[in-house]
Order: sequence, then C-alpha cells, then structure tokens
Amino acid sequence: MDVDIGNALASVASPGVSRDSLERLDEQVADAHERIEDGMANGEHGYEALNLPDRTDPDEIRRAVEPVADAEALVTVGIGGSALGAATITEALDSDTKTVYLDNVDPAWVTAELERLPLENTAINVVSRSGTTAETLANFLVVREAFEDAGVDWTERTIVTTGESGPLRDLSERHDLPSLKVPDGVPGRFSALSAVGMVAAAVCGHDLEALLEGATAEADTLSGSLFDCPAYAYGATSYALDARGAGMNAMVPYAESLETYSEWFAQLWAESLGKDDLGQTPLRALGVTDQHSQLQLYRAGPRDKVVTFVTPREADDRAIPDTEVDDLAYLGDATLGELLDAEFEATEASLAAAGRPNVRIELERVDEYELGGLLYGMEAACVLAGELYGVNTFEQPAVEWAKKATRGLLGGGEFEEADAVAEKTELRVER
Ligand SMILES: O=P(O)(O)OC[C@H]1O[C@](O)(CO)[C@@H](O)[C@@H]1O
Repeated sequence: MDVDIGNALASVASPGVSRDSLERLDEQVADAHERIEDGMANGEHGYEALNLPDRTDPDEIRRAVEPVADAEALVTVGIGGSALGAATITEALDSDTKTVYLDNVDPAWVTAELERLPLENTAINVVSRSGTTAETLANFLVVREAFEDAGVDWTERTIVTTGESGPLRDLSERHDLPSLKVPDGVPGRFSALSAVGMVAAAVCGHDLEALLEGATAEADTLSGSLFDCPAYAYGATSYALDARGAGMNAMVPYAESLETYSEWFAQLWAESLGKDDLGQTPLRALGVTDQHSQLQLYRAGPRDKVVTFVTPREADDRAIPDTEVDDLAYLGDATLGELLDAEFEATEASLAAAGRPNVRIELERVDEYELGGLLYGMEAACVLAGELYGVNTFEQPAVEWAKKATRGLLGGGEFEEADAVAEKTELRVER
C-alpha cells in the first residue's frame, strides 16, 4: 500500500498536522518501532501477529481443507476477528465458491442464510480463538442440526480453527474433525493472515502464498521513520489528527469489493485503540455510494473526523453506452471506471477545498498480493498508533461485562452483571 498524507497537513486542513509536528512525532515513532521490533523478536502477545507472514504455513491449511476442496459453498461460523478477516479476503476476490458468514444470531437471518446453501456440497468452517463465544457455538449447533436434518454428514465437511483448549477444541476432538490452531499470541482482530482468515481463502481457491508475500513486502517497510513506512505514516497521522480533534475516522474504499474490509478495519481500530477514554472512532462508508449520504456531513459538519480513502490504481472496467441525450454525452464518452475515479478525485479534492483532513491509501489493484499488504499494513499502523496512545492494543477487557450478563441471563452461571440488567433505569415513551 502507498499512503498520501498531504491532505492531512495543517497547510490544507483543520484539524491538520504541520510538517514540523510530524518531524517531532517521528522521534516517538522511532521509539515505538524499537518497542514493536522487540515485541516481534520475543514473540510477545500481540506483536507476534506481525510475524505471521513468516509463521503461517499455506500447505498445512491446504491439507486441512483438502477433504472439502471441491465444495460448492462454504459457511463460516465465527464472529469479530474470527470472521471479518476471512470475509474481507473472500468478499474482495472472485471465486466460484459461494460464501456465507454466520456472524450474528438473528434467527430469521440464520435460517434464511442456511436455506441459501446446497448443504450436500457445503463445507463448514468453524472459527473461535477462545472456543467459548456463545454466538459461534450456538450457530455451530444450529448448522450441525441443519446438516443432520438434511441427511448430510457434517463431520465429513467441517474444519475447526480454535485455541489449545475449550469447548470447540473438545468438540473437534470428540468427532475427530480436521482442525487448525489459532497461533499463540495473536489476538483475533490481528489473525486474518493466519489459519483464522485463510481457511476460507483456501476453500475458495485463493492464492495463499500471494497473500503472505504481499504482507511480507509490507513488513519489509517497517522502519524507525513514518516518512519511510506507509503503515506508520498512516498510524502516526491518524493519531496526530485525533490529538487535534479528529476523533472519528471514516474508512471509505472506492471499490465495492472492499466494503467488508471497512468492517474489518472498524473492529481493528475500535477494539485495539478504544480504551482508557482514548481511541479514534471508525466509521464505515463506501465510495461512491456514500457521497450521496455522508459527504454533506464530512464536508460541512463538525471538524471532528478524518476521511480515509482506499483506491485501487487498476480495476476491471465497463463502457458506458452512448446516449441520444445531449446532456449525457459526457457519460457516453466515458467508462464506469473513469466515472468512479473522477468521483473519487473530486470528492477527495472537495474535502481538501473545505479544509477537511483526508488520507489516501493506494493499492495497485484488488488481488491477493495487494490485499495481504493492506491487511498487514493496517495492522502495523494500528500497533504503532497503540504505542503512541500508550494503550494496551491487544486486549479488549470492556467486552467481557456483556458476555457475563448474557450468560447469566441464559442461566449459564451466577453473574452480578446479569442482575444489573434488571436494574435498568426506564423512561419509556410509548406510542
Ligand atoms: O474468536 P473468538 O474467541 O470466538 O472471539 C470472537 C471475537 O470476540 C471478541 O472477543 C470480542 O467479544 C473479539 O475480540 C474476537 O475477535
């Protein structure tokens, strides 16, 4: 990935960061990089994620999916980091394999999703780092039952990726299911470039080596200066803009194939940096679609956000047919790709003209190599930003309260959190 932070400079935008401030911040980046390198060298929790390009074994993943390599469809049962990385990869790349991600427990939706699948020729990819996530385990039990009701042997079609122990590990051993391990020291949201994200990619026939090579190329740019490393330039600039009031970060890819990438980024940024009353709130949008819903706010609303554009330099194209309407002749002479690019450049320039900070991330095209680089680059940007914020990037303690309350409400144990649910303050306004 290439990063252009020109439109985030104080000479263009407010909030903006001056060149001098970036130079000064670069001293902190050098220290942070040293910390990151140490963490990687010692395989420390979290930092270990940045070693994945050297750790992940594509052959091991292909061996595990071999029994279902001819699957017509793939249902992935996982949530958060156990779904979004895989979905980002398979949603961005073409494949004949139909993919469904069960990362919610809305009954009607789960039922409808299962009905869309040719179960007799569908593979099941169950992913949970902890092996205890209620939504994933509940959905897996539902999926298993659906296969049984259809007379299809789910044990022949299931691959499990989970930790060393836990209910899901027990289930996989009890039924002798092919399984892979979530690598130690890698938090879910940083695990796309491990078996967690790549089992689905393998079943869909994507080039695992190219994904890892792209990530390796990005890893090779990690250095002690933001002016030499696109990932650090992005992380440091986002941090600096937040410190100057841009408390929100709107991720706006100009490619439909990258819509799920924005969801992945939202978890990465929110769950990693959102702690100790700090952190930048990620917003998910899509170019050009959200020019017609969000741009008014981005350009004329509060000066409290930065817009991050992601744009591929190359992409498939389609001509816009000629038209008999003179006023539309300018369209007939163009292609959809040219229209998309013009809209991107115009929107980027419109924010700069209004003094609104924005950053451009460029990819050569949307393919395995570039996607591997983007995923790795944004993970490194997040780790760097976490160092600058001084937060523990790799934990997410705030999510546990609701999990305990849920378990208590369902009779899964005594939890004071569940009691607190009943003590809700009410001020109801009823129709
Ligand atoms: O992979 P697991 O353990 O099922 O967790 C799924 C997701 O839930 C979280 O723990 C948040 O609740 C995320 O950090 C994680 O990616």
